[in-house]
Amino acid sequence: MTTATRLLDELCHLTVQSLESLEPSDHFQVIKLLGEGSYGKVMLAVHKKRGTPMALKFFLRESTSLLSFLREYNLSLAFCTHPSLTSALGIAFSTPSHYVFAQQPCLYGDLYDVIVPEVGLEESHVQGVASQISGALSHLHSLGFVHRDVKPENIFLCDSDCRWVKLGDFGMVKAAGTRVPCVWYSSPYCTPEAEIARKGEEIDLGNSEVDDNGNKPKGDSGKTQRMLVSVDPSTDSWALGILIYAMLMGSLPWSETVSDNTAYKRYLQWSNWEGSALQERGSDQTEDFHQVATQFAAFTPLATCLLKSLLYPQPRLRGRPDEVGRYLGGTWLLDKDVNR
Ligand SMILES: Nc1ncnc2c1ncn2[C@@H]1O[C@H](COP(=O)(O)OP(=O)(O)OP(=O)(O)O)[C@@H](O)[C@H]1O
Repeated sequence: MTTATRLLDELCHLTVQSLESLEPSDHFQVIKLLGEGSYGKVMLAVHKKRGTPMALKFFLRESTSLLSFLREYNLSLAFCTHPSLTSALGIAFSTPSHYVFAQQPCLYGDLYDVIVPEVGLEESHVQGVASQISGALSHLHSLGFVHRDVKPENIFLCDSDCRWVKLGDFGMVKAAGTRVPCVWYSSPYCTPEAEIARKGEEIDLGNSEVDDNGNKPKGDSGKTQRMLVSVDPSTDSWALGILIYAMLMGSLPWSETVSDNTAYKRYLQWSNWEGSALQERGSDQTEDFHQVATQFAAFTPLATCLLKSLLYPQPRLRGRPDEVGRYLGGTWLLDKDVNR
């Protein structure tokens, strides 16, 4: 346990003593809905006395444990001091139906909405976002935390031109080394090691009603007890690599990070990791190892090197977010039209 994770626990114990019950309309004027998540909704509001704009995050009490609410609030308040992390504003309270805390508002939506399908974002914006999000992740990692949910939907825009972004949604954040149930869904943002753990765990073993935070599991029936895996910062490196790919191309390099996915297999073969990586996955495919992975053909050697580092199949050899800085400034995309 790092000093930061011990402090986070202590802050949760302290906050629980002072969490007031409030009627939001007595103190805040709600302006509009900013977004909805699986645990509740986020409203743009103004503090009635001070006029301060804020994002009020409402967590449904019936599906959110007090502990997971307090962790997300205190993490955002005390540790998200990097300019590209959404900070809390020191206001937390409960209502009969919700736990609520206030965050700095980001008023221009999220990155998912501005990545044009099959086109992506302008390269200078991609490098700007990559730089900011790698800084935000390095900050969290230096404190011993792992975000575990880096994706365009969780990157909020602070201007209309995508020049200043903030990583948000700290509901999945955990201390490095914590044992947590493996993911229950498949996505390119999931690491190969997470997919292996998930696939190995498709047998119904019993009945788990809550996850390690005390929340009801999102997106599954709650009937499957999932394999425990150790939280590692390399998870965020992988997701950052997929994010950079998505911003450059407006698409994803593969649909699932599993060796029976043709696009992912082609990537493994091209990258010369086929021996160890395919062996790890129990594949006996050996043909055509060195054919260039077509989904990477649009990148310069600089971008290819960055993506191969962040998307290294073995977690212990994967690049770190703070290495992204070395790749900034040079060109990342060859002429798109020539390469598609
Ligand atoms: N600080 C903020 N400023 C502006 N909008 C925000 C802010 N925080 C969240 N939102 C909006 O609310 C939506 C839901 O928020 P968030 O992702 O934190 O909720 P969640 O329940 O954790 O979501 P998920 O379903 O990913 O678990 C976001 O997609 C975003 O549109």
